[in-house]
Amino acid sequence: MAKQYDVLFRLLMLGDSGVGKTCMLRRFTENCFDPSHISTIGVDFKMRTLEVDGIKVRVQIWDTAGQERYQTITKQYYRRAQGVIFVYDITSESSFQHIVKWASDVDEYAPDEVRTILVGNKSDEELRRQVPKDQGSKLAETYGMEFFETSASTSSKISEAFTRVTELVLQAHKKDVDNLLGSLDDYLEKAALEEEKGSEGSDCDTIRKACAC
Ligand SMILES: Nc1nc2c(ncn2[C@@H]2O[C@H](COP(=O)(O)OP(=O)(O)OP(=O)(O)O)[C@@H](O)[C@H]2O)c(=O)[nH]1
Repeated sequence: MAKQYDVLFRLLMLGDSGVGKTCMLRRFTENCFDPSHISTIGVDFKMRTLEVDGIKVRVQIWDTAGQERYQTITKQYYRRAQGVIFVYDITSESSFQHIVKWASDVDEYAPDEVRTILVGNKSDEELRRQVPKDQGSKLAETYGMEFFETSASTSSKISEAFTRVTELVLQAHKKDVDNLLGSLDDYLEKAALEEEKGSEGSDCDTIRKACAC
């Protein structure tokens, strides 16, 4: 049976309540958009497999609740994240200002090698914009992150943002992945040899049986 994926990475989405984390995730994994806002309770996740540099990467994307009261629960997920997507809403100045707080939490609780990107969501809402695009890219630059403006509603740049963070995580873990794929190839080669030996064995058995009679 063909391998369904080569590696599995965990990504975490962080940002204030209502910035559109769930909608972005649903757009990316199910290509749908629901305009209603049902606040995430604690955490939820969805999966998708991407092919990056010929490697099948399965991403498990954790969608966290932005509401303060769930922070104790959501912080428990930081430790196992390999990539983080910080999200603010371009129509909400406060959600942008809070990115500093989300980033300091990641500093404190996530592994040092975690890869991060910054996303300003709701780019379709130009008339209601409160955060100029260059402010977003400046903040991203300060943190050494790449920056995207997305819209879960129109689908603009959604795939690019998720794919890019996956690529960054893959680059960060390239050595481990190469070793893993190397040993997987060795394993498959050995298994194929064993299978060949196995079929030789059954021929021998047939001959032996033939000799016995
Ligand atoms: N115009 C527009 N609205 C959006 C977009 N993305 C999300 N929304 C709306 O914003 C609201 C909140 O979206 P959610 O995805 O539920 O927000 P969230 O960040 O997951 O919120 P919590 O689960 O409470 O943390 C919903 O009413 C969405 O329809 C977008 O790209 N454009």
